[in-house]
Amino acid sequence: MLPSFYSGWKHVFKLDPDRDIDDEALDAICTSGTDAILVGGSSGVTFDNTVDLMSRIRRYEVPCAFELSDASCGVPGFDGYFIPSVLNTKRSEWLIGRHVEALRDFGHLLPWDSIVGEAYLVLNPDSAVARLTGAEANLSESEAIAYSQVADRLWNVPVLYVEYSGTFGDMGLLKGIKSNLKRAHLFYGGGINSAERAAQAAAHADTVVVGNIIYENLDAALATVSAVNHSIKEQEHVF
Ligand SMILES: CC(C)=CCC/C(C)=C/CC/C(C)=C/CC/C(C)=C/CC/C(C)=C/CC/C(C)=C/CC/C(C)=C/COP(=O)(O)OP(=O)(O)O
Ligand SMILES: O=P(O)(O)OC[C@@H](O)CO
Ligand SMILES: [Mg+2]
Repeated sequence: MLPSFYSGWKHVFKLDPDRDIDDEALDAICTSGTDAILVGGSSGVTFDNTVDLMSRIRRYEVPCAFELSDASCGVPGFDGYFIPSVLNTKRSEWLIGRHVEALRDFGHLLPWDSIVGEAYLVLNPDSAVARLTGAEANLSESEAIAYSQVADRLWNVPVLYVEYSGTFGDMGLLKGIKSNLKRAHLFYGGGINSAERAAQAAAHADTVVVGNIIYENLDAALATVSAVNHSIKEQEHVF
C-alpha cells in the first residue's frame, strides 16, 4: 500500500479502543458507506484493546487505519498507520521526542510504505489531547495559519489534522487554513454531531473525522456520511 492510501477519504469514523461499542453499532458504522475507520484515542489505548477492536472491524471490507498515540501499541494488520505530532505544544516530546525514541528502538522493524506522518493543530484547550500534550490551543487565525504553513510548506507533512476534539470548531479558521495549504491533505475533527455540521466541515476539509457522537447518538453519526458526500457533490456542481 502506498503512503497516500487516505487520499480519497472524504469521511471517516474514529473508533476508540478504550471505549465499548456493541456488535450492532459496529456493524452499522462499518457498513455505513464511510471511506474508512480510523482507530485511535489519546489515552487508555493498549496493544490488547487495539487488537480486539481491529479484529472486529476486520470482519468488514471497510479500510481500517491506526493512529498511534503510544509506541508500545504497534499492532500489525492495519491498512495504514498515522503517526501524530502536535505542532502547537511547547513539550517537545509530543512533537518529536517520543518519535525519536520509538524509531531508535523500532525503526528497523517498521512497515514504512504504510506509515504516514500527521501534524496535529490542537485547537480546543479543554480537550483530552490538549491537556495531555500541553497544547497552546488559544491561537489567533494568523498563528494557526502560520503553524499550518510550517507543517505544509517547510516540513512537507503529508497530513495536517485540525483537531477540535469534543467541540465544533471555527469554520472560518478552517477555511483560512485550507486556502493557505499547498500540498498537505487536510483532516478536520471535532464536535461533528449532525449532518449540518458534517456538511460545513466538508466544505473546507479534505477528510471529515467523526468520533464521539458514535457513542452518544448512533443515528446522528450515521447521518454524517451522506451529508459529507452530498456536500462534496454540491461543491463539484458549483465549480
Ligand atoms: C505493524 C507495526 C510494527 C507498526 C509500527 C507502529 C510503530 C511501533 C511505530 C513507532 C514509530 C513511531 C514514530 C511512533 C510514534 C510514537 C508516538 C506514539 C508518539 C506520540 C504521538 C502523539 C503526539 C500522541 C498525543 C495524542 C494524540 C495526538 C493522539 C491522536 C489521537 C487523538 C487526538 C484522539 C482523540 O482523543 P480522544 O481520546 O478521542 O479524545 P476525547 O476524549 O476528547 O474524545
Ligand atoms: O470526537 P469528536 O469531537 O468527533 O472529534 C473527532 C476527532 O477529531 C477526535 O480525535
Ligand atoms: Mg474521542
